[in-house]
Amino acid sequence: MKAWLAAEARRFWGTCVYSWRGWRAAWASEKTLRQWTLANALSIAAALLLPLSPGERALIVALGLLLLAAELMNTAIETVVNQLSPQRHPLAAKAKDCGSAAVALTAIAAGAAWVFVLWGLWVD
Ligand SMILES: Nc1ncnc2c1ncn2[C@@H]1O[C@H](COP(=O)(O)OP(=O)(O)OP(=O)(O)O)[C@@H](O)[C@H]1O
Repeated sequence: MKAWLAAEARRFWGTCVYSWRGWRAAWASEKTLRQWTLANALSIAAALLLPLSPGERALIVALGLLLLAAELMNTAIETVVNQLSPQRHPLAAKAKDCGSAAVALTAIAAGAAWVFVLWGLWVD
């Protein structure tokens, strides 16, 4: 049991290290990730300053973090495509375009949440 716990703790630590390494690599190469992170920081600050309910704040924060996760997955897709298909190919275009669409949809979801939350503040 003790050995199993130690192995699980090591595995979890490894996951944390790899994730932090991935974040730093994407941060260094992807301007879009840096821009979304700034937008997210402003969004979270606004959500904390405005008189929102805990549920509304949770929605804004969660969708903002999901947007960063979508951007990281898009970066992962772009990186693999660039490695496997440096020459132009319709399948490479499809993979990259789908990654972009995923980021765009998540951004629309976060924007829509803000519109409804602000609308709720306005009519109150
Ligand atoms: N190898 C390829 N084969 C075919 N089309 C490609 C290829 N690489 C890129 N494209 C097309 O160009 C678009 C932009 O690709 P690119 O790699 O420049 O992404 P990007 O503009 O850097 O994206 P982001 O701003 O999210 O980092 C893709 O969505 C795709 O339509």
